[in-house]
Amino acid sequence: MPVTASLNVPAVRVEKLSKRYGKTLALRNVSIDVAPGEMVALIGASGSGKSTLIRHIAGLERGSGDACRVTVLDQVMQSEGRLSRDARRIRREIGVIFQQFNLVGRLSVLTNVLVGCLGSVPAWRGTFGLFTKAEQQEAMRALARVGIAETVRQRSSTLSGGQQQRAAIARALVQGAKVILADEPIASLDPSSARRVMEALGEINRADGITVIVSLHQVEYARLYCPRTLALRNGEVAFDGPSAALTNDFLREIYGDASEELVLPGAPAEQPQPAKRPEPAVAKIARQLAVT
Ligand SMILES: Nc1ncnc2c1ncn2[C@@H]1O[C@H](COP(=O)(O)OP(=O)(O)OP(=O)(O)O)[C@@H](O)[C@H]1O
Repeated sequence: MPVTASLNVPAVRVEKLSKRYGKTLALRNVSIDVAPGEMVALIGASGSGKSTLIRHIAGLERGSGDACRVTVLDQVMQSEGRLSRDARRIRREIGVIFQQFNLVGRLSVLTNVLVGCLGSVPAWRGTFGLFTKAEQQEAMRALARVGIAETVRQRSSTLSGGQQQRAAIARALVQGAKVILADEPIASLDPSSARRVMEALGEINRADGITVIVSLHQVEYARLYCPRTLALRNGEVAFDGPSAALTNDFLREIYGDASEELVLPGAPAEQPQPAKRPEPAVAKIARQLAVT
């Protein structure tokens, strides 16, 4: 079901956000609006503040300074350096995907995806891992959507890096996330796994209207998958506009020598294809698990 939200209200609004770690000013007066249903790339050289910005939007850290405010889905996540009392509830609507360590390796893929339900099921059911057939079917549908239905019974530690990221996306789907924050989800993946992860993010963005903010090291992926790019430099927004406008020359202008870090010479040139809908695989696995 596509996310319905007023287009006038940003899905994510960051106002005058600064963050200081000791002597390092990691974010400097950052203000951005991301509309519902946008897929936005966050790029920048190492240390430019991408992860810090994502952690602040997710309410995992508090900004420095009196004027800052972060609003997610029209709810104040933090303001003036204080987290909202509702932060935990707001986080339930945000799926966060990190570069690594998204899954509990000793648990099955299905259980890891079902963890997405924990915010919406009674605590005792979550504690004992008692999920309903409907919840299990939803988890399997989510796994099928991201193209890894066949891994449902595997231990998560046996998945490849790209499969783990796609399982984390499936978990965000089951969670019912309206905003996904993905912090360098493809940083340690080979190009074809990276493409599959970006395609999975793109598919749920297009089909469900989920707002996606994805930090990326390489601008090629931003150009291929994200209509809009925010480029950070030394904690400041150096560019905010169409990804297509980010030519290599322009990147050099913004970042100087550091731009080489952002340009991947052998990156894919083709346009992303809409993900296939492997429904038959879901049906097969549902049958095997006898939950239909
Ligand atoms: N917890 C922390 N304590 C101290 N300094 C920090 C902390 N987190 C981030 N920083 C500093 O803040 C700056 C921005 O870091 P951040 O991780 O946000 O950059 P990034 O753009 O995500 O980098 P990368 O691409 O290498 O992950 C860096 O100088 C970093 O060293």
